Amino acid sequence: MTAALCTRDLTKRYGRHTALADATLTVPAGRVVGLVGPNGAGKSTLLNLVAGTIRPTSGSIEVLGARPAASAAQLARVGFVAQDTPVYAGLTVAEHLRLGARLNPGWDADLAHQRVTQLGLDPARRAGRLSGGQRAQLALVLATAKRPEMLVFDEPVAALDPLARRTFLQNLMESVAELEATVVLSSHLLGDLERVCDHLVVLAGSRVQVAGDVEDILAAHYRVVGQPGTIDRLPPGVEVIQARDNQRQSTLIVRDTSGVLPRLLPDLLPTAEPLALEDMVLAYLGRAVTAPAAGSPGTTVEANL
Ligand SMILES: Nc1ncnc2c1ncn2[C@@H]1O[C@H](COP(=O)(O)OP(=O)(O)OP(=O)(O)O)[C@@H](O)[C@H]1O
Repeated sequence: MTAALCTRDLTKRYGRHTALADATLTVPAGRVVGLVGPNGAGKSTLLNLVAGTIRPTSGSIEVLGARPAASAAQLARVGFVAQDTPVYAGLTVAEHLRLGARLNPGWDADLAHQRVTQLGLDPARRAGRLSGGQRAQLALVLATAKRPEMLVFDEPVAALDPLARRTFLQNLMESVAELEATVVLSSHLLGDLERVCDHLVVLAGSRVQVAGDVEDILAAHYRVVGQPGTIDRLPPGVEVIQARDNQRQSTLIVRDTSGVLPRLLPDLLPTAEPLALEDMVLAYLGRAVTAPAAGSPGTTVEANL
């Protein structure tokens, strides 16, 4: 398996504040990765480390087998659209394309023009006069026309209405298919991520809570409903992510990576329901609220996505 992104104990501190702690991740090439977590979880920090705009305090990171931003060639392999879809307000759409061509050795002018035409963007219009959705689309065109092997987006759809979001994500998926690139995108909108992502990283309190292919993650999690005290019957190796108890029953969301639950407690499984991705993510975020955030003992993180 070729890893597009590989981090080991990746940590970024700003003074005494830890923005990202001990992140160890392996993302296979070709995945569309959704990065979720509440405000301040460390998502932008991780994406900026991937793009090479900031350096780690400790730990290691390899993107496409090399140190991020290690050379001009490495920079050309990664397309990064930072938060708030940065484009130059005073430049026209056509001027953006000319700038892209000048700055990127692998620039695909045909692809850029084809996308701009498809999107109905007026080449003579200044970026400052485009709508939020059109600016996001222009940023996507610029990032894809350099034909990168990895595309990194920091909350690309945050400011878009539902229709613009859907159009943007459709275009993103078309670009991904065309480039056969790995994509990493952060969002608070789980429904959007669920639609386009096949790999998930959940960050909260500066730490990776869970990461992996969506299918594998879902296969390892169960919602178990049993009698009060069920939690005490769980075998070692089954981790409780969320527990809700009342006098009549106990509802648990558990992680069972070794598959012992169906074997050791088959009676629990008739009541085990398939878990929706959103419920699983919220369970992890709820757990992070009660656990101390990295580098700041006793503090809590917000759980609202
Ligand atoms: N340049 C910086 N200097 C100091 N602290 C920073 C800096 N950049 C980020 N932080 C802090 O690091 C933590 C993680 O920030 P980050 O921007 O990575 O979070 P995020 O998950 O992207 O949040 P949001 O969803 O609000 O964009 C926050 O507590 C933030 O205040």
